[in-house]
Amino acid sequence: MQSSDETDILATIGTRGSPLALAQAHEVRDRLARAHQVAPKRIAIKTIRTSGDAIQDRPLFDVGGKGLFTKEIEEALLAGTIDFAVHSSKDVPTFLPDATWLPAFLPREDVRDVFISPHASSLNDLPAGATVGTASLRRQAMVLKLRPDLKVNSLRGNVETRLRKITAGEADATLLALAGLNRLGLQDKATRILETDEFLPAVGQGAIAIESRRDDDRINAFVKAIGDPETEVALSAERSFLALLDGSCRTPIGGHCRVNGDRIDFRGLIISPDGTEFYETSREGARADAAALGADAAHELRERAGEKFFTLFAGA
Ligand SMILES: NCc1[nH]cc(CCC(=O)O)c1CC(=O)O
Repeated sequence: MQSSDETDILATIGTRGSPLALAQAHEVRDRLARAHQVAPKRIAIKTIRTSGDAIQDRPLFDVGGKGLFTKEIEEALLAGTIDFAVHSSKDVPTFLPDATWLPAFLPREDVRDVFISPHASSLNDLPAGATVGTASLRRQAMVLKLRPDLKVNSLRGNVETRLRKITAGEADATLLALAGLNRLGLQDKATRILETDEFLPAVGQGAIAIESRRDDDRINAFVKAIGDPETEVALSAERSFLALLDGSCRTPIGGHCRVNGDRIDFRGLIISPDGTEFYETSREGARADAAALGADAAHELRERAGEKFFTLFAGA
């Protein structure tokens, strides 16, 4: 993209203001600057406070509503005060407004969760009755599935806050995404990495998404230059899986698609919050069928779990 004035702002990114969100926005800016051979300062970064940032005193699944980390950023996008948004895919709701889409995903970071504790070297190592602090319903349910004798409580705040709370003893252990730690240079805080076959990550974990207005041809061409085709395929399978299961943002769901040339494999899971009831499935197929494969896996789980399983979470 050329401009006669070498100081013109070419585009304005909207992002949350947390250190992780800012690291992600800077990564997007740097990749765009390299791809288009422009100075990074010609891409502006505007931070926007979201409902998820404002509400700190209770678990967000109690607040209800979808996309609490993306809502205000999306509003700025629709109003035209930013040109595109940078999100953690994991935080992007299943359904977007008609006028926006996700035209590009960055090459995926590590998808795995990590176990962090000052007292124990692994989840297995924690004494009975120990507390794992995490606001994620999926992580709570998975912990209880693997260790029914542990307790879970909600631990909120950004990555640094949660690490501080663990050091201060608010819980004996926590779980975080390795991708976030890597982006913050905090990977040495991880006590142990949890492999995906025993601990399935959230849909979209580790993938940075760009959201823009569908009809903004200039911006869409600009951001697609840094889009990663493999991550897009994986996210297509994972998000179509989510779309057919996510009747309530309270249902703990895990899903992970890997891409290998023309082939993909997918694993998906739904689990009750107490970890006692779970349904898991896997699929292998052609890369071109990613969305259908994710949807098919979701249909199977819906059928096996029965509609009663989903009413466990409704309106509670
Ligand atoms: N909900 C917060 C959130 N959203 C995305 C990440 C990690 C980064 C990623 O998945 O790309 C995190 C923190 C965490 O789960 O540890």
